[in-house]
Amino acid sequence: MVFNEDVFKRKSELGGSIEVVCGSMFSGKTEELIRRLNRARIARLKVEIFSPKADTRYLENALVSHDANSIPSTPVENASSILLLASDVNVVGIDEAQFFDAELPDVCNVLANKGVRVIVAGLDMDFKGQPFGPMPQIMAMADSVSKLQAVCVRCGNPAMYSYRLVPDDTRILLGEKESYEPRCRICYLNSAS
Ligand SMILES: Nc1ncnc2c1ncn2[C@@H]1O[C@H](COP(=O)(O)OP(=O)(O)O)[C@@H](O)[C@H]1O
Ligand SMILES: Cc1cn([C@H]2C[C@H](O)[C@@H](COP(=O)(O)O)O2)c(=O)[nH]c1=O
Ligand SMILES: [Zn+2]
Repeated sequence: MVFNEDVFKRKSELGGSIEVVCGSMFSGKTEELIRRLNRARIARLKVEIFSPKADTRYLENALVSHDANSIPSTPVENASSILLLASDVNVVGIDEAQFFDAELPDVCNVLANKGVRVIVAGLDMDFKGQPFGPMPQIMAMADSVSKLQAVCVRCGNPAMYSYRLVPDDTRILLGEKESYEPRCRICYLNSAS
């Protein structure tokens, strides 16, 4: 049985971990990711930030929140590129993780096992309310999961769904307020209104 205090001591000395920040659109995932990464920079840690090349809504070389907060980032084609580009860093940030391929959970685990603090932000559910891309696996393997909520635009209650306003059934459809609104469970289910 290796479940003893020594295991925790060794873990904290190594420092590696996976943190997930998930939730609906507009729930503050990118802001929270930027906040954590800025604090790591203030602590003089070496930080690298990645986003999927597929997400072309804003600047190519920056994460930008809906409130226009931003931080420089590197767009990558696939999850394995992160391993190549994140050598010799203390902290890795990954935004829009739902768009990455199925390698991302392993990539996060390899980095965390090497002592890297990995902070992953992404949509936990798509517009149909189904688990999105590699997010469920990463959440299962994470040390911590923060599920954020937006404000339901219909009733003001906490919102965990991203309701799609446009008649398009494809899973990946980039967009913002013209295409999506955050809704609570009741308003999401009453989607005919
Ligand atoms: N309905 C809403 N609920 C909460 N925040 C909203 C809403 N509409 C706009 N916002 C703005 O969006 C910001 C969060 O943006 P962002 O961090 O980019 O979210 P996410 O990455 O989760 O989509 C909030 O601080 C707020 O100013
Ligand atoms: C629900 C849902 C969203 N998307 C897209 C829409 C946006 O471009 C991003 C989410 O960005 P945010 O930082 O979380 O606001 O994902 C999608 O392609 N499919 C969906 O089902
Ligand atoms: Zn509501």
